[in-house]
Amino acid sequence: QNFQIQPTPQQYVTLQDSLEIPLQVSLITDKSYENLPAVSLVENLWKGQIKENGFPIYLGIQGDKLVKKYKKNIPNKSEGYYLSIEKDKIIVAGADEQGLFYGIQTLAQLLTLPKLPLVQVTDYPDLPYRGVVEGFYGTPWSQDARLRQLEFYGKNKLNVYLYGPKDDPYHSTPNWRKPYPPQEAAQLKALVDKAKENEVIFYWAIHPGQDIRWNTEDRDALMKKFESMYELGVRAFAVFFDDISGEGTKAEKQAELLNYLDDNFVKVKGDVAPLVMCPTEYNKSWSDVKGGYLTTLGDKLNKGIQIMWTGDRVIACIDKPSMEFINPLLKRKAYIWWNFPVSDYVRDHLLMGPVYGNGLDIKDDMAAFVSNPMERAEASKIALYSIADYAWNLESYDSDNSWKRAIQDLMPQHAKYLETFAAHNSDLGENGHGFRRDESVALQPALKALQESYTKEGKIDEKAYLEVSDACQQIILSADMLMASKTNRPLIEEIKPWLIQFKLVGEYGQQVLQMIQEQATGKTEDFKETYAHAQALQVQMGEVDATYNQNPYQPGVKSGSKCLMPTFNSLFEASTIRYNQQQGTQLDTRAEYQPYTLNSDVSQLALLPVRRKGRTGAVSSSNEVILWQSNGQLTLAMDYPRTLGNIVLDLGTLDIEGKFVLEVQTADGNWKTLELKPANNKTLLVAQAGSEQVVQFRLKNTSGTLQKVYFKRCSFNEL
Ligand SMILES: CCCC(=O)N[C@H]1/C(=N/OC(=O)Nc2ccccc2)O[C@H](CO)[C@@H](O)[C@@H]1O
Repeated sequence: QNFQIQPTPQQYVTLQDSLEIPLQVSLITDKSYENLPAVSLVENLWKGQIKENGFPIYLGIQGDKLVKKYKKNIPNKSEGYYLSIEKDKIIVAGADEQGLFYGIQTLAQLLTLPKLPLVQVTDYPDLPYRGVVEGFYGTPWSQDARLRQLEFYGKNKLNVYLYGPKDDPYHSTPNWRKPYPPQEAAQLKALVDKAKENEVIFYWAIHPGQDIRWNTEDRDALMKKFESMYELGVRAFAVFFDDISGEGTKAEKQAELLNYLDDNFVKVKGDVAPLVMCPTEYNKSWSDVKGGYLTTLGDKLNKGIQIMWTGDRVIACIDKPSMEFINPLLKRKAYIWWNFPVSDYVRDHLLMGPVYGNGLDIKDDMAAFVSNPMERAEASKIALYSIADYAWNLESYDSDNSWKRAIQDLMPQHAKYLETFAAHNSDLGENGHGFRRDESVALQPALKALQESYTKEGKIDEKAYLEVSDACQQIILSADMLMASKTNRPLIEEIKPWLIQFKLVGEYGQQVLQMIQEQATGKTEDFKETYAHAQALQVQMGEVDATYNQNPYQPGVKSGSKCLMPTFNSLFEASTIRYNQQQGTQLDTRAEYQPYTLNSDVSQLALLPVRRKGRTGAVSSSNEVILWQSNGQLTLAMDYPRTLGNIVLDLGTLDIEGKFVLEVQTADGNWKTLELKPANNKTLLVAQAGSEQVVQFRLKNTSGTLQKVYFKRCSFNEL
């Protein structure tokens, strides 16, 4: 793996020579810099070996006498630096203090080599703000995870961390008006300090929109909360108005409030970063340009205030057309909030694959590029590493090369095993946003060849067979080695359920390969046992899926779900069908069992996956407000008539009467209406499906008008 500086520098010249790493160095720098993060970083690199007559390292910032000689070499760009490693000295000259810090981060990377190469690095970031917004639904990151993240951002030249976890009660409703209790306050202070050490701007975000009132009382409450955060050391603030309804969504009011904060807090303090706001219309598919929300913000918001944007959809890659749409409306460059690798809408999947799909030609169109990650902090680092690489130097970004380096960086000792795992755990599966990723890319041709040759002609493509067989070995080996890894335990603890599942996928693949081999060569006795072994592994995979990571949204553990499992299941079914034909047996041919099928003409529901857990079926819930057109319907069809117990619905409202009708079609073809009764003090409704077997049931908007409802729950159980 040839060495590369991360992120890829703008300019890197090597003078085909190197020098022994100096054991003792002397720092020649301006006295006033002694408390800079840059200087502490150098001191950490040469712990205790900083002596008067050591190898000289010059540290300076543009304008210092010390680096006057290098004035022309230092890029005139914020956070830029010039690093020169020479036979008799090292120079690190920053355009500013951040640049100086980054020059030393680059030096730190070069120090991991056996010898120091003589280089001249002239470097700076394409984008002024690059980083992470902790803005997902689900368990907020732990204090330790956040401290590790901030260190990681320093190393990878990410300079922004926006604190905005949806489930922190002091960030959002109901307690956004209250100051943090002492314990939480102390933890936030520790994060602010750690961020400073790593030249990361710590943005504290508030999410008041759900219950904010447009009056001086709430405005002052916001000012007061900002003041209390300022006392904790916070010097950057954001206001999120996403995912709300009602009064809080008015653009004029939002603009008025933010301008007030800008004029009376940010400008008054003088040492606070530009305000960032997250609009209610934050993606194109939801925006109503004629409605004027975006243009009102664009016209009315003070120019210095940044406005976030997720692109053409909530989950979307960012390209030139996306930016050409939004920037004119906002009258400024949009501040990109990229919803990847966030997985709070596909919680049973890990997104460990390469970062790809964003334009390489838009460095001048974005004010920022920040990533909304997974609630699994360590696992998110594969994507975050590449996002750092992309945002620093767009034109040179190479997604596959970056992905391999990210894995090498995360687990140097087990990079090969982690790469195997990550390659097969990258797609999201079906989801309401329709956002998908590649998976098992290198193995796809062999999987396809094996499946086609066998399912169509019952023949085995030997070359493909061997390749898939080797891959299964690698999968089992990788899962075992990673589970037993002594390094990066926080990562292993996060992904352990998926490692357990991944091993089973490899073992299942081995048995299925044996099944097609035995069927094709007529080894009937062996087939029966191999078939039973494959089924035993299916049961174990089902157990893992029903045991770990249980949550009310997408419970369970999916691994290899895009290519490996569909191929193995299809080969399981095909070989069992062929075996039954050959032997006149009736072995059950069903592999991954999916007895329920959803159909809907309501576009926001049409793509929602249906899950089966034990004897309960459920449609994946959605965070969105559903625009359910008149006569729109949602249908759940059974693969064969089944006796259902309760059908449970939650549309976020109780007054369904005269608006929606729930009907079941019984085996004789007749439809009958079921009565929906409130089940608790919330908005849950229950209907008894009755004793007759049901072929399908449907929920229809019979109100004659469009209904705006939530789609919190649609589940049913079999008796
Ligand atoms: C500027 C981006 C704001 C954003 O993406 N908000 C949430 C977000 N919002 O997406 C929605 O579809 N939100 C929503 C829309 C209508 C009603 C309720 C929720 O999606 C992400 C992925 O699920 C979440 O992690 C985010 O917290």
